[in-house]
Amino acid sequence: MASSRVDLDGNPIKPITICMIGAGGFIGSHLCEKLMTETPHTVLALDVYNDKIKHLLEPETNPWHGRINFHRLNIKHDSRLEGLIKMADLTINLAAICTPADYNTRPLDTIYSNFIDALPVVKYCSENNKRLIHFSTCEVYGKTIGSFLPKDSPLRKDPAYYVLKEDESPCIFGSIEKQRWSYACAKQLIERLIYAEGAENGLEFTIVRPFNWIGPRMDFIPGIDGPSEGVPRVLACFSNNLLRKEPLKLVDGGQSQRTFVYIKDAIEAVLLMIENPARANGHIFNVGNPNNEVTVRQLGEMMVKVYSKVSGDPPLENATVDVSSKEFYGEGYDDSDKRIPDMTIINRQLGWNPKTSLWDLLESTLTYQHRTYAEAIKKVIAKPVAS
Ligand SMILES: NC(=O)c1ccc[n+]([C@@H]2O[C@H](COP(=O)([O-])OP(=O)(O)OC[C@H]3O[C@@H](n4cnc5c(N)ncnc54)[C@H](O)[C@@H]3O)[C@@H](O)[C@H]2O)c1
Ligand SMILES: O=C(O)[C@H]1O[C@H](OP(=O)(O)OP(=O)(O)OC[C@H]2O[C@@H](n3ccc(=O)[nH]c3=O)[C@H](O)[C@@H]2O)[C@H](O)[C@@H](O)[C@@H]1O
Repeated sequence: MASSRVDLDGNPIKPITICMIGAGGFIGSHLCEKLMTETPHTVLALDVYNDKIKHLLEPETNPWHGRINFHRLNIKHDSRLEGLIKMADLTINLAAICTPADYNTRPLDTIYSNFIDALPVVKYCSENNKRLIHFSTCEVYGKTIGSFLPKDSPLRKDPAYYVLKEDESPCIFGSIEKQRWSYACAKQLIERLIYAEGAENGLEFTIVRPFNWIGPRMDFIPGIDGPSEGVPRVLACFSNNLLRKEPLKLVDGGQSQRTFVYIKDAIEAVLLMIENPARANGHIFNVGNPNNEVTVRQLGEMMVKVYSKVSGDPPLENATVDVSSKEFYGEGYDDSDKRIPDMTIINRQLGWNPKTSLWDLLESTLTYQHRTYAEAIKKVIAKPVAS
């Protein structure tokens, strides 16, 4: 890789070693791809699974062979973790249970995964003076202030009541029995612990708050490369419905709003954080695309149109159906009403802006889904149900 690459201040970029925890996941797999194909850096890829990065680990003829080493380990209880963090210049922690269907049904696992299990990672980085980039979530903002105003209040249109800003916005969650918020609250507390390690012990940290990053290899298709009864995040849920020619299920009518950013745009932001430590250390960054806001219903309707174009199949007559959150997720579900990221800090520090429109990112993602799963789904549907 050309060693003439320079950072945002014109300084040459030196090759580093990165300990990436959760490297086998959706974001991790795209980040490993970027690091292998466009940079000279070395990755120690830690995860329980490696299906999504197998193409990077084999064959040995890969030009980057030797720069990525997979270590199969569960950070909950593995004595190798500290040694791997000490071997690296930078640790990136992506490990988490991060599918909402788990938050209210597996709250203990969710809290342990997003807070308790991250504690040794922060401790080892701080004690060994290693830089940490930790993945939190936009969900730490919870609900907008505007969502508590009367439905017809004009203030709901005032950005001060809904734009989410890292250094100003509060974290607003539902009540304790709304166990959906176990995840966001665990993420909030690990953010506060990291921030305190920075303030008290000088830990060099960057916290990332992704706003619905989507793209190929996100989660799984139930009954194909994940459990049949599994409930992944919305992109995979809707993809599964489209692949199976079923109506898309709109939870509580799909009125919640989201902004979606293409994984490839988001990975550019992460690479800027990795290679510009002076501009990234000590900061919390929103990474999202405020121009891509839709309700979940609008997302579904757009995905139906895009998939029809990609697959050549006409859309269903009744392409969507409303379901209650109780029926879909069970007791204790609650939701974020709206997620618009303020982009001031990431613009100022890293000069990053997302590029890809929602239609375009859905076109490339659903092309991947159709190419990857359509045949397998046909076989499953054709197979007579076991009597
Ligand atoms: N994808 C998004 O849009 C999004 C949005 C907000 C926050 N995040 C955060 O980004 C991070 C990565 O998300 P993702 O979408 O890639 O999720 P993912 O589930 O695809 O990846 C997480 C990976 O971590 C691994 N992991 C979990 N627990 C582990 C453990 N104890 N030991 C070793 N490995 C473990 C899993 O095997 C998985 O490969 C998570 O912390 C998530 O909370 C993601
Ligand atoms: O991706 C993110 O930025 C963060 O938000 C996600 O939370 P959420 O956006 O609620 O996750 P989804 O499961 O993708 O649900 C999005 C919306 O679609 C709705 N939905 C989901 C699935 C479905 O089949 N139908 C449906 O209407 C959900 O109720 C929710 O309103 C997850 O918590 C994490 O990935 C991450 O922290």
